[in-house]
Amino acid sequence: MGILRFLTSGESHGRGLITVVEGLPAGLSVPIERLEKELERRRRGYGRGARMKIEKDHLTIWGGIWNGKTTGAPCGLTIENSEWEEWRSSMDPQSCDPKAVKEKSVYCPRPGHADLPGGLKYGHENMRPVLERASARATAAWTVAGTLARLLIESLGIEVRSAVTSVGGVTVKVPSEEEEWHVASNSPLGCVFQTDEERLKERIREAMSEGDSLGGAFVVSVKGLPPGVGSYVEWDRRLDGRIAQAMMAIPGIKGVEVGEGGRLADLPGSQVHDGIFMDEKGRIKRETNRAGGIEGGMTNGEEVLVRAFMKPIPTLTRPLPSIRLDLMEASFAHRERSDVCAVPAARIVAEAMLSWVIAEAIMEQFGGDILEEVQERFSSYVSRVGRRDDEKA
Ligand SMILES: Cc1cc2nc3c(=O)[nH]c(=O)nc-3n(C[C@H](O)[C@H](O)[C@H](O)COP(=O)(O)O)c2cc1C
Ligand SMILES: C=C(O[C@@H]1CC(C(=O)O)=C[C@@H](OP(=O)(O)O)[C@H]1O)C(=O)O
Repeated sequence: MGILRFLTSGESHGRGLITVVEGLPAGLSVPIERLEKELERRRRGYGRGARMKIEKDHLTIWGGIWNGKTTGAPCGLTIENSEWEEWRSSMDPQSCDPKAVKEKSVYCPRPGHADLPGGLKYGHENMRPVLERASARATAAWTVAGTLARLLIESLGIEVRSAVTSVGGVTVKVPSEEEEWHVASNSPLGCVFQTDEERLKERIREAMSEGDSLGGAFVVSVKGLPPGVGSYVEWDRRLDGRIAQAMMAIPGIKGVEVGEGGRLADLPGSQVHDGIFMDEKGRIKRETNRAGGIEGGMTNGEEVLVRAFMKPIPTLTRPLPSIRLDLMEASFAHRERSDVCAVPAARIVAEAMLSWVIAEAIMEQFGGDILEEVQERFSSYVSRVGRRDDEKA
């Protein structure tokens, strides 16, 4: 268990979501507009369903932040679900209307979602309570926690960004220049070029018209980390392992790679490992960054590059075969309002989760109760081991 921790509560169509973050140092500026901006980025993206047009993600801070800064106490925040009044009769925590519960019941599990294993595990023949909590709605609460972590690491000069690399088999160019990353970060689909956006939109429209759904892939980058964040000394302190866990936790993510990842398996070592040399000023440099900024469970000072692969959305408007659990007879999977593709949204959740893991590792290594203490310890470490970005300045 790290020094930083967060828990969330809430259902997709309940009153709302709760996030509690504990372990942030006192004195960190938390502009609520920044949290709202990240929630807005997560809502966007072509292929999202009707819910995201209705949802406002109304955010309230309940504790731990005073006059725009953290106090050291746990930060408690809520996000109201905009449609609560419409769902109240079937989702009230104390007393629901039986007719409304029946109308919203789910008896035919969707292949690919949590419905069937969750229903069997918790004994829900009507799987409504399973999908309410298994829903990626919870990732709005994760985004709040991850954005608080991001504010902390940004105060240390660390930047996180992401870009979509494919949707439904259509691949797009990965940013190489600073300016390209900027464009991708601000684009609703996560692409650098408008033409690529149009190609992705076309692919999503095609899937939509066929009653189908799509997955895809994205890359997340972290810049500004010195070498040696994370550790090789125990299995659970290895940074790549912790990153993979956080990425895989995002609903629908089925694979994670660091750097060139799986492609390295087919090449000889001479074409894989990033040569070490000294520049004219005697500074340690790497020729390439195939390792994606991590060696031996630690950052190596290069840009951290993580790729994640998302399976297609399980709810299809042309549903797959399933069974009716209450009658035990053949049927088709439950259909309800759904996204067709959520890859551009998932990459924003991934930015937040990657920020979380980096902040956790940093707090373990340089932690303190006051932001200035953390900053001092971090910068004294950076002055010992160096940081690529500082060397460039
Ligand atoms: C941002 C986001 C939005 C999603 N929207 C939907 C959706 O509208 N409908 C759906 O069936 N699945 C949606 N999913 C995917 C499911 O939540 C996911 O496939 C399911 O939880 C099972 O995934 P797992 O097997 O990886 O746990 C979404 C995922 C993310 C990250
Ligand atoms: C609510 C969000 O995503 C939801 C994730 C989701 C799922 O099954 O994972 C199903 C859909 O929920 P609904 O049935 O209410 O439209 C998505 O909209 C969100 O991202 O905020």
